[in-house]
Amino acid sequence: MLRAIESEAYTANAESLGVIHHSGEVLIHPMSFSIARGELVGLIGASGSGKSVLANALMGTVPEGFSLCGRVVIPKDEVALAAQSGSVLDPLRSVLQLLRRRQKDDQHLGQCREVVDSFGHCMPHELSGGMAKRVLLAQAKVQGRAFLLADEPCCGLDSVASANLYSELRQMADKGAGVLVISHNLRELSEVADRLLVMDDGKLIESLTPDHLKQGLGSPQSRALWQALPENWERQNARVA
Ligand SMILES: Nc1ncnc2c1ncn2[C@@H]1O[C@H](COP(=O)(O)OP(=O)(O)OP(=O)(O)O)[C@@H](O)[C@H]1O
Repeated sequence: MLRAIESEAYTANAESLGVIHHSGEVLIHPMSFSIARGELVGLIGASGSGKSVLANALMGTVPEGFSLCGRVVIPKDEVALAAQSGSVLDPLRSVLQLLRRRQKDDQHLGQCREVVDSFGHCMPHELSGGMAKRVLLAQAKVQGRAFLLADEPCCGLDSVASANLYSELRQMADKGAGVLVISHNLRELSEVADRLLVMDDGKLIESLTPDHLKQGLGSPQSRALWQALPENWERQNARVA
């Protein structure tokens, strides 16, 4: 159940949140965690570990036939989702029209001036994958909400665009938003995140800092994700040689 609270709150809480089928199949095992305003939290895990199902559950939606258990407690109307795929953009509206429909006010639209100036006139089908990613984030950003959920915001971007986007997410957190980022890009995520939530097979394994991850102090699942980065293989191979 999604419950919105009226008073201004400084954390979004998932309380025993799970996604379960009546047949007993479990996509998300009940889990609890919080995200504070001003904090950038990375959600990581191998493919198929349940990150996107969890992100959708946080927004109150589950795959057909499944039920949500537990609850999400967030400040009222204070969460925006930057979806994974540009296919959710309304194909009949230009980028500027899409942003105007969502904007909280002109000041928030002004924070996305670069996107507006570069391709505000474009229709969604004219956007490259990377441009669509920037529009998806801008669409979430102009809403001026306290919490942002970004599902693979950098997937398909070149390294410069990706670094810029991570820095934009960091700035949003520094200005007081609570940001949850789902990403496979562990190297860049670990440079900007305050904390990482690690999922495996639909379970929340642990919450740890990027420094602990880099020092190999996490669970075997976390260590496996870190060691799978190419630069970490090279170090291992160098040691073996
Ligand atoms: N609509 C659905 N119906 C049934 N099972 C689903 C549905 N969507 C996802 N799943 C299953 O839920 C599990 C988690 O999928 P999910 O897409 O959340 O993984 P993920 O961690 O986001 O993976 P990736 O990193 O590859 O995007 C997978 O086993 C997937 O097959």
